Amino acid sequence: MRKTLIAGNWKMHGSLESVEALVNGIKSQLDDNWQSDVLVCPPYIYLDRTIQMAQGSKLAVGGQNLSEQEQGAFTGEVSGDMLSDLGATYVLVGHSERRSLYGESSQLVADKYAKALEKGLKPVLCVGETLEERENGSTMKVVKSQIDAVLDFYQDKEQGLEHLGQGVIAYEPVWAIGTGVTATPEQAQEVHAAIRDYLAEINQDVADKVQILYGGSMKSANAEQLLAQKDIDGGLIGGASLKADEFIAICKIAG
Ligand SMILES: O=C[C@H](O)COP(=O)(O)O
Repeated sequence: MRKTLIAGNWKMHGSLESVEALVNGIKSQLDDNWQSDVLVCPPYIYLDRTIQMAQGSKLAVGGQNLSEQEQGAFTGEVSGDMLSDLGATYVLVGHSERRSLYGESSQLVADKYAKALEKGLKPVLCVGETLEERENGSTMKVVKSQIDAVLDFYQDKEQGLEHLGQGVIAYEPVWAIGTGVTATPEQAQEVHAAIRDYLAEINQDVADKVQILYGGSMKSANAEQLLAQKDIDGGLIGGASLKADEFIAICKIAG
């Protein structure tokens, strides 16, 4: 039985005041009895404060990105060691905004994925197709190539999958991110199942265990149907994670 994970990606939103209000709002409604894991990924600058505030609660905190480098003269970058040092436990890698706006290749994303694991962080590998790619029928070709980059980083696919199984996959169709257009539960389930089948060709056991989140305009109004799908193990939520009540409503739906 896979555990559900509800993750909020705050992207480049907020101020110290709004972040504190958001964390307090989430914490005050987080019930220790919930079965699902709950994660928030604030901007780097608010990580320390968020982690301090989350201490003693069920709320996990992660980064939105990390450097593939160990340390050194890399202005503006943040290392895996630094995230771990603060107490972050997760990190997003390969979010579509990083891929499309900041030119992160699948190879670079794989380097970041491996660095995150090396530093004891749980990487959330984001994959997904653009509208054009969906319309020309290459959704799975794109998603598989993004996954393959991580698998191929390691010695062989079996070892690659072992490492993929230590992280989380987030399927985020680019056309559904921040657009208000959500993939239908059937569309999302189809890709989630295809990802799991693809991984099962290498190792059924790991494929059965890996958490696959859905991301793209998920909100409390559509979360129930999406989360009811057999291969959808949670959500990576952008806009709807910026309001404590809305985010908590999704967490409650997830259990
Ligand atoms: O990381 C989160 C995703 O990009 C989804 O964002 P969204 O919920 O605002 O569409």
